[in-house]
Amino acid sequence: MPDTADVPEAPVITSSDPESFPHSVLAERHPALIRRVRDAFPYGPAQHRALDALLKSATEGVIEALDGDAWWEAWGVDEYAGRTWFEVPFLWSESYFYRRLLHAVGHFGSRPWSAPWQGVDPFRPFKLAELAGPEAREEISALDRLAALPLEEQRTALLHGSLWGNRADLGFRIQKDDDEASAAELVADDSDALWQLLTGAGTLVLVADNAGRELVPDLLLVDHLLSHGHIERAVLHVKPYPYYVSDATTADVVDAVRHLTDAGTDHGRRLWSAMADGRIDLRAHPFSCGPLPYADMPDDLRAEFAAADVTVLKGDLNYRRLVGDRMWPPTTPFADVTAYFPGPVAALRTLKSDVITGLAPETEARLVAAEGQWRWRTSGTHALIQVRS
Ligand SMILES: O=P(O)(O)OC[C@@]1(O)O[C@H](CO)[C@@H](O)[C@@H]1O
Repeated sequence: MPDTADVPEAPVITSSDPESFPHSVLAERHPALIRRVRDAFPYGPAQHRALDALLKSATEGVIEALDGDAWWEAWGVDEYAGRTWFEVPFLWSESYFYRRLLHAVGHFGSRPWSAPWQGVDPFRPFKLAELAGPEAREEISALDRLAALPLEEQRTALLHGSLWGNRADLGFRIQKDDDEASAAELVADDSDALWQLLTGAGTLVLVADNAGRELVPDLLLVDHLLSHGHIERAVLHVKPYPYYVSDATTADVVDAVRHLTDAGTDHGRRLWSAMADGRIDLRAHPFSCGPLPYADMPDDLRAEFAAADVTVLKGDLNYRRLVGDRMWPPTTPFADVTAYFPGPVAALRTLKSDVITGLAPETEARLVAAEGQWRWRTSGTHALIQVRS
């Protein structure tokens, strides 16, 4: 089992409480996702049977070993085998669900001649529909208005575009009726500290989250930082395989850059050449699809983050992995729970799960008075920018 000895103590979140958000993800979101993936492709009988088996296992069954997967063996699958999905850490069981879903649809097929679905992204139709949608078109047409603003306003708008782009998470929207959450409030805002780190920096590591309407503003922010001399180079971490519905893979980066070039924007052309000359470098580390907190990251990934002037982690899942998926008292200092991280680190996240740290006592009190203990944590209507320099 991975070593988490350095992480301060707070209860690890599981899905065992039927009233909890994690329970609803396993009991409602995952079955709904299986239905949507099943309906999105003309899969054959073997895949339908595998999806039926996955649905049964995920809701009524137990964790099973993943034969021959060395990564998952290192990540604890044999230790958890035989336990229900609801009693192991929520972070772990969710990740395991995506690994099993991809296996069920043949994404990892081992023999090329019998593996026609190998490499097919089961979430691609949803991702493409989002990029083709009216909101994505409007966002492109807003770029001209953006260019007319003073530089400081441009960079703030781009930072907020990247931050709130995180609401465009397809997994989250499976459980929400309204496509766009309405209210929007920052519960912590360390953006001054972030701009200090991003001024005259050499390397920015950006750990991306979702494709489409989150990745496009992420890339626009990187383009701005490169074009205006804030940074010399960006290393963009994406997922090595489809994950958490809309998480960005290399194919999604290509689609996002093409989306910008096809629209005839200078941003698209600049991003394309920055990739060609190495100012934007892609990474797809296996640990990015791992079920563990970053405190357990392997040495090569640790070295990569240590070499950066600042690492920015996008989104809710990366936040859970950064601070540990635990029931922290909300005023626990962000600097304490990220002290292990090798180098300056920032989180840009809309709140879509129970985990929260780094709140001022008065902010927590106000949120609890208005919405109780839980709603504001998962509704996607609040966001944060937190920095540990
Ligand atoms: O990382 P993201 O895309 O911002 O959010 C991922 C998410 O939708 O999935 C998890 C629950 O399934 C939560 O962490 C969050 O709600």
